[in-house]
Amino acid sequence: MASDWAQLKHKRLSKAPLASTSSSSTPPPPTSSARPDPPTAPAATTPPVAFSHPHLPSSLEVRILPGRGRGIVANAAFQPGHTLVTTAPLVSALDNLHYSSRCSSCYRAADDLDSALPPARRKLLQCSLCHAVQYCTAQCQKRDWPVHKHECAALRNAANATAGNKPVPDTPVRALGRLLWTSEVKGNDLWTQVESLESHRTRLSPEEQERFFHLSIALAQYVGQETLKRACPDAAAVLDLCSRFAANSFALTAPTDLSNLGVSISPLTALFNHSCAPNAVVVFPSFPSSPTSSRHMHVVALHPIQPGDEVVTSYVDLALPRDVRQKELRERYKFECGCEACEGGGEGQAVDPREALACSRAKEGCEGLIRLPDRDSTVTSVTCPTCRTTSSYKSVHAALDAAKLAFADADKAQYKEPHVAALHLQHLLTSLTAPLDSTPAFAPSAYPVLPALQLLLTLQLHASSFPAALSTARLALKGTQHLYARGHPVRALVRTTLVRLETMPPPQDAAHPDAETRYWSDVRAREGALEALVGALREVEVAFGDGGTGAVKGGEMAKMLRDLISDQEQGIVVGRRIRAAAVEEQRRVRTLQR
Ligand SMILES: C[S@@+](CC[C@H](N)C(=O)[O-])C[C@H]1O[C@@H](n2cnc3c(N)ncnc32)[C@H](O)[C@@H]1O
Repeated sequence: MASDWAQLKHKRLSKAPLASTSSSSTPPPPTSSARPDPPTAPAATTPPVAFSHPHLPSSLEVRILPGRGRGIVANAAFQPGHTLVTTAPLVSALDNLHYSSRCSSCYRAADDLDSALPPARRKLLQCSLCHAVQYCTAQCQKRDWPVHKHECAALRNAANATAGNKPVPDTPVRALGRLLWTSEVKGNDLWTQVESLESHRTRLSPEEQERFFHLSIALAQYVGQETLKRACPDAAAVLDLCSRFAANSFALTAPTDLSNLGVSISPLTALFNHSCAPNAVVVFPSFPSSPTSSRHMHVVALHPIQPGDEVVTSYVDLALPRDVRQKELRERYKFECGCEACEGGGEGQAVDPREALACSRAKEGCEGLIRLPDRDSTVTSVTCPTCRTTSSYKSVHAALDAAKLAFADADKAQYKEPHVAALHLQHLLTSLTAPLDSTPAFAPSAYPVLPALQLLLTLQLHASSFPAALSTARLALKGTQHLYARGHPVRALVRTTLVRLETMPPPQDAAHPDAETRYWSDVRAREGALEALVGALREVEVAFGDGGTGAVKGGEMAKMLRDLISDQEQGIVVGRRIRAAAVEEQRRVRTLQR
């Protein structure tokens, strides 16, 4: 049972980071004759083509918004959990960590395949030509073939060119390759959609120009000059393509644990502008009734939305502090974020939970957050705005800087050295979440406390260290509750994980053969578990939406919770029977003794 949910990976709902395409990670540069023309002096940015999408429901409309380009505005009122848009991305590509362990058509891993099958049959089928990509069924392979047939040849060429040293090109190269081949297969309409995406070609920094230059070389080498030239006749058009990809691609995330699997491009979903306080979220939920649903992107309302409201999603990881979010938005998306989360935080306004200390009476239940004094502040005490308790304060910025570096190291080490990463994270968390000198500890929502808790939880689940995971999940839930709206997928996932850990039946153990019976006969505990599972289900139903049909809510994660709820309900019936039988037995013994 643990195997499916112990897959929780480091999660980000941000747009997909454009993987580094620096010369060290790209194939060796081709000969000069194979190079596309170098980027020339930038010409004017191609104006976006007017665009309306067949999957844009009439309850939403595209409007030109001052200072933001196009955006999506609601024509109707929506409640949290309403699926606003369901669409198949034009293309998706699994990233280099996942292409060899997931189906390239529906992105499921072997572990996700029909659990009714014996484990030996839960295997992916490898493409027998390129030996690079995998499929879960012959149907998935067939569906992908029109595009994969081109990709397959390119992957074989790429493997030959590097003598098998670099099995596949980097994710952006493969994703753009799929986009070019898909547009050849599907025709002009699709390329019109691509060209409608916003390009920032004339505003690229020298580093981006360099990065995109390497990307375009790798792309030309991968798909062939002719294919690239048919779509992008000159260097400016190639730069436009790279820039559009950077500003409009999304992280492809797993339906049950939100881990990043790769990248998706959807001109419809790319019409939503950004806010660090979003009223909607992009997810890839899988709906059990529809086997292909994991390939679809859904935009789900997180808050009540009124007619006339702009619908906004977040392009960045909301756990990041304001300066880091703003830098990413400025550098990659070329705008200054003026959302309420970026503009707020001044004196008299709500404390930013990412830059907050916990009240020193947190253990006694105070949930107050204290604004972290600035780096150059000379204050010697801080006061909790909730319970007014004052604590002494000594600057904690040095500890915070060290923790940020330690988190970055642990993040890098998580796949190759998970034990080392877990040790670093535990150390970091101890230093930040235990009171520092007499200064209050950091809040669980502070950066990097929350991402460290989430990553540690992932590693502990992978290692099946459930008791340790339980205490990590408790703190992580507190952090997510400060930071994310109720029903946000990240918060719903942490809550679900915690509830599953709390309600897990004891493992079978020869030394304690009656442990399971005791678990089920504790009716009061089962009733508590039932209530906790139902609470998590309600949140998941918002997070993953109603699938656009109104009939099913919450996708695969909700189904898993409903199954657990049903187990607990049956368990309560059985537990009551066990209890009644025990009472009856005691009565019988007493009668006999009389
Ligand atoms: C994915 S596109 C969103 C749709 C875009 N407005 C358009 O017209 O195609 C991302 C780009 O939209 C603009 N944008 C998104 N959110 C914005 C915001 N909050 N403020 C200003 N510009 C924004 C930026 O130019 C960004 O690079």
